[in-house]
Amino acid sequence: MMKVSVTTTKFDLTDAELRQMCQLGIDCVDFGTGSSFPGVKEQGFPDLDAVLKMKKRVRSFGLDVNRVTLPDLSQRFMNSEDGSEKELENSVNAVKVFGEAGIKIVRQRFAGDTYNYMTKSYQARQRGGAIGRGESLGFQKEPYQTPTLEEHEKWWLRFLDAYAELVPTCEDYDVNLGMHPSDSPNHDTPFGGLGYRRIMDEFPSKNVGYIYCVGTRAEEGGSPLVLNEINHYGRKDRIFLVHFRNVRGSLPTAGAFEEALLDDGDMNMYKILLELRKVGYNGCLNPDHVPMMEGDKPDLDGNWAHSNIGWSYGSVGFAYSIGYIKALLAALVEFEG
Ligand SMILES: O=C(O)C(=O)C[C@H](O)[C@H](O)CO
Repeated sequence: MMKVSVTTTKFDLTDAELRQMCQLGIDCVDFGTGSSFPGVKEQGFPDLDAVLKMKKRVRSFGLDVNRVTLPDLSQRFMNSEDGSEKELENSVNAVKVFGEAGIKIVRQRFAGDTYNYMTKSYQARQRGGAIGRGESLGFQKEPYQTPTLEEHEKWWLRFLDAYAELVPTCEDYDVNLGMHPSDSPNHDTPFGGLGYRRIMDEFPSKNVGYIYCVGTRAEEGGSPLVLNEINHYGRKDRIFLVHFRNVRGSLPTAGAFEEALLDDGDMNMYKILLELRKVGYNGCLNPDHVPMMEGDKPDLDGNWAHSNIGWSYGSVGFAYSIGYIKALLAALVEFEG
């Protein structure tokens, strides 16, 4: 059975926050920020005792820990600068810690996997004045340069170096390594349509797969692409987590996209759910990047301007999305009979 998770960008969740998650019917928590774990700043990787304590606490509220994030691999690492191998060592140690804590999904971030300068960010005003993140190719007038093929290949080799260490450790510790697509999926981004699929070619391990973000992939190709990719990755059992969100437009069709509420974008989210069911997906559905509604105190991040990224206490938009997904899941059970 599919479940509902939400992303938090911080480690220390208050009792009130965990209670509200439980009240909303959330099943699991996804920890989206690698540097938020105790131990990362001090020793470079998370402290096992702190992770175990946190997991116990989360479980005491009827929730579970679904996905966590490894310490970031910085531009220094991608440039192979002196001393930067330590960063990869820290990530490998982090996999071991999370594996020992019984956490099953980890995600490694790589500096330079998005080219956010290619689009102009704007506040998309939607129904009743709700605000979604908008990104436009046409309104971006600032000159920029994207990497050359040679630079891209150098970057990719560094990604391979990192995965070559991380994958066997994940296999040993029975942990799945999920990649999120480049958001936005601009041309030539490492984890746009082509690079995203290439990960599986390079690392055929069953422990290597995807944090499949329906919204990000729709930004590249709308419903048809999303349905095809879910079918492809899902049949191969490589979807570990789904970011379940809607968008309007796409970069190739409209030259722009806007994040939207689940019932208010181009995709019929029930069709997406049916495709996930068809391929036997039984992980979490996580509604991140929910448009900002009246009264919301959004969780903002400069890399994705105007996007309400993670769950926050009292967020109307998130409560709406969670209820919407739970209703879709109830309808799915009826549909199955
Ligand atoms: O959840 C992840 O791993 C992401 O990379 C998501 C990003 O933080 C961000 O929300 C972009 O979609």
